[in-house]
Order: sequence, then structure tokens, then C-alpha cells
Amino acid sequence: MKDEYMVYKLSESIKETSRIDNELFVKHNVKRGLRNEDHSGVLVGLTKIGDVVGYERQSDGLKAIPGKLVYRGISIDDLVQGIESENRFGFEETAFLLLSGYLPDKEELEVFTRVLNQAMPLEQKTTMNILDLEGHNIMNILARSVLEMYTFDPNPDDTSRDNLMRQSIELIAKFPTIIAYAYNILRHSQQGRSLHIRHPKENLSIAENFLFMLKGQFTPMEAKILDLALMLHADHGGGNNSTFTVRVTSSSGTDTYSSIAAGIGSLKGPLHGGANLRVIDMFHHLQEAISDWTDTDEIDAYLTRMLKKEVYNKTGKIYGIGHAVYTISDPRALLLKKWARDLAKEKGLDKEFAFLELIEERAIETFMKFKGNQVKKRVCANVDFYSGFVYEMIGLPKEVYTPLFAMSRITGWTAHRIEELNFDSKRIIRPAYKNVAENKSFIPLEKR
Ligand SMILES: CC(=O)SCCNC(=O)CCNC(=O)[C@H](O)C(C)(C)COP(=O)(O)OP(=O)(O)OC[C@H]1O[C@@H](n2cnc3c(N)ncnc32)[C@H](O)[C@@H]1OP(=O)(O)O
Ligand SMILES: O=C([O-])CC(=O)C(=O)O
Repeated sequence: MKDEYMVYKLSESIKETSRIDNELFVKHNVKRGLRNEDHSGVLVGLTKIGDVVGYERQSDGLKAIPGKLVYRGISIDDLVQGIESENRFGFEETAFLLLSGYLPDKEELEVFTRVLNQAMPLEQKTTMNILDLEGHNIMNILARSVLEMYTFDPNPDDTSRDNLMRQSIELIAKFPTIIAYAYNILRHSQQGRSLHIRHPKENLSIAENFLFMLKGQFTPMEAKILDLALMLHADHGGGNNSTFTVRVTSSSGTDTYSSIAAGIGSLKGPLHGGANLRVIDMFHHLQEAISDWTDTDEIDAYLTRMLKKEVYNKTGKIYGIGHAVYTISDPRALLLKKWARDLAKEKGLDKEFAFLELIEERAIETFMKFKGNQVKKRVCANVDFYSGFVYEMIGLPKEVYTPLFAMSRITGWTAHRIEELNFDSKRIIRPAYKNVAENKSFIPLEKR
């Protein structure tokens, strides 16, 4: 047998040896995806950080309600509205709120912002290593850079609260720098453009500094929109895939960098944070594939073929639609949609916005019709549906869309890690898997 055939041989055999009938999941009452029959999540923890609400539990089952997202007791709508009305940047304040549990006063906010700003520059060696890192995916470069931060940390394994807080601030501050540098290197190596490594500036917010490091010039409106987007993505309770990954890994007592790198890996997935990139790709595909952007029959027919895995990327998914918790609406998608509409008007992209809005409407209808009785839960547009369109309008390259999600969600991840490690009743997270294979006897090599 040729060496290169081994991979295919192993792969072919596992096709059979790891196939498990769907009925067995029902028979053994397995909560697939840690979800109950009614699609609600299995309760696995308690938190005081983010609250995500998409339905109400009633005696006759779940009642779908408009989605609510609450950070440390404050609704995301109030937080965004409060910051907008005071015409300030709000991401630093959101990070403080998530980490501390309360809104900072003026002095606390000033000092916290300064501490973050001072922690933004990278170790020279990290910058050089990013320069050296081959690869086109910034999420992977981010994960590798985070793992490398372990080496430069004088106290990397200490999980005491003060040390975790110090590491959290370092991570929140350095993500924008790593992402901006990684993008510039990518742009240089893959598009032959000039390489700019800009040091973060004092007295700029994180949103402004990111844009400065990324592209040098930016407008106040771009910084404002980016800051708001960062506020919206900061936390989503303990159960979302990446935060849960951080909680699971934290519960083993591993170091902060290993745990956060695992969270980055989770967020990259196209069913989670990676969906923002898929949505914009899907949108551009639909712009080409649909000849009349106002023809609902043509759109419905194409979306049905997508669900049947016949067209587009043949995964059967409509990206940006559906959510594990939200049913009627995702409050962040509503805000992003409003900004998308306003920006589109300003940029002369009303036709594109109208098409995207129609895709949202038709995707929900088509999905419900396609699934019929199989799924009782309503679906809605999620946070990823309009974010890419907004980022595109403020001139952000698609390579940073998912990293931007990480740049914001690092605040939630670190807050949850500290919470996980500080429960009085903490315990390693270790659910069960039932083995459904038959037992076999060992056969001597000669006789196989
Ligand atoms: C930041 C975020 O993570 S937001 C989510 C980003 N992800 C996406 O936009 C990808 C598209 N959406 C999806 O794949 C899903 O809606 C998820 C992963 C977000 C949630 O999945 P679930 O919790 O399984 O949702 P739900 O319980 O409502 O799903 C019911 C069924 O509909 C399917 N479904 C849900 N949404 C979609 C969709 N957009 N396209 C195709 N099928 C879908 C599910 O796969 C599931 O099928 P199954 O019963 O055969 O397992
Ligand atoms: O909560 C989830 O399942 C996905 C998530 O992180 C989000 O929507 O921000």
C-alpha cells in the first residue's frame, strides 16, 4: 500500500466506525448540541455577566418574544442610546462594565481608558513574529499571537483574580494592534501593497486607534460606527460557543492564553462569528445570481435551492439567519440594520440595502416553509446579517470582519473566565458521552 493512501484508508474506515444512527440520540435522550427538544439550551451554569433572552417559558411551552440582550443588568439598547446621546466612545466603558459589574464614574473611565491605551503596543518580538507568520487567516494569526503572549508574561499561569484582571486588560488592549498589524502584513504580502506598521496613538479610543493602525486615515463617522459595533459584540452570556469554550478550558485550570486561543478557534467557525464573512460573501453571490433584486419569486426559488444544498456553497445554510436563543429578533441586528440603512442612504447604496433587506425577509419565510413541521422555532436575522454590509460601507477589508468580532468578544471571554475561576462552587466541566459501540476481542497481528 502506498503511504499517501493511508489517509484515505483511515478516513474511509471511520466513515463506518463512527456513524451513529439518529434514533440512538433519541433513545438515550442525548441533548444534541446541549439543546432541549424545544430548542432551548440545556442549563449548565449561572452567570451575572450577560443575559440573552429570546423566549419566555410558559406552562404550555416556550413563547417567542422579541430578543433582549443585557450586559450586567443594563440593556444593550439603553447602553448604546446612552453613549450615542452623550456623543462619546463606548467600547472602553462596555469593557469596564463587563469586567467590573458596574458603570465607571468619570475618573475610573479616564484611568481605565489610559491603562488600556498604554497596553496597546506589542512586544517588539511579537510584531516581528507577526511579520514572519505565514498564512492568510487573521483569526489563526491572532490565536498564535495570543499563545505567544504567554512567553512574555512574567506570571502566566497564576489564576488569582488580580492576575487574571491584569491579563484581561492586556488582551483587550493588544487585540486591535495584533489584528491591524496582521492585516497590513497580509495586504503587503498578498496584494503587494506598502507595509505600514503604525504605533497606537495616545488619546485615541480603541475604535479610532484600530482604524488609525489599519489604514492611517479615517473619518469620525467610521470610528463612531466601529465603536458601536464593538459595543454590540462584546458579550453574549456564558453559553455561546466561544465563551463556553473559554469557560470549559478555564475550568481545567489552564492558563489565560491557552483558554483565549481556544475561544478564538471557536469564534472563527462559520456557524458562529465566522458567519459575518459568509454573509457578505453570500450577499455578493446573490447579487450576481438573482437577475431581478425585487422579484420575490426568483429570490425564494434560489434560497430554496440553497437550503437543498444545490447552489452557493452547498452547505444548506443561509448565513446570518437563525440563532440558538433569539426567535423573533436579535436586538443587535435591529441596531445594525438601522445603521446600515442610514449609511446606505449616505453612500448611495439604497438599492443594495433594499436587496439585503428583502433577502432577510425572504430567507425567514423560505426557511419556515422549507422546514415545515420539522422545526417549530421561528428564525430571525442575527448579529452577523448586517454587520459585514456596515463594515464594507465604512471601508473595512473583509479579512478583519471576524477578527473584529474577536476584538470585541475578548471583553466577554475574559469576564467569563474570571467568573468561572471565582465561583465558590466551581468544578471542572465534564459532561458524559455514552459509548454505543460493540465490544471486541483483541486479535493477534498475524491473524488479522
Ligand atoms: C454570532 C453568532 O454566532 S450568531 C449565529 C451565526 N451563524 C449563522 O448565521 C449561520 C446560520 N445559522 C445557523 O446555522 C443556525 O441558525 C445557528 C447555528 C446559528 C443556530 O443553530 P441551532 O441552534 O441548531 O438553531 P435551531 O435550533 O433554531 O435550528 C433548527 C434547525 O434549523 C437549522 N437551521 C437553523 N438556521 C439555519 C440556517 N440559517 N440555514 C439553514 N438551516 C438552519 C438547524 O441546523 C437545525 O437543523 P436540525 O434540526 O436538522 O439540526
Ligand atoms: O449566542 C450565540 O449562540 C451566538 C453568539 O455568540 C452571538 O449571537 O453573539
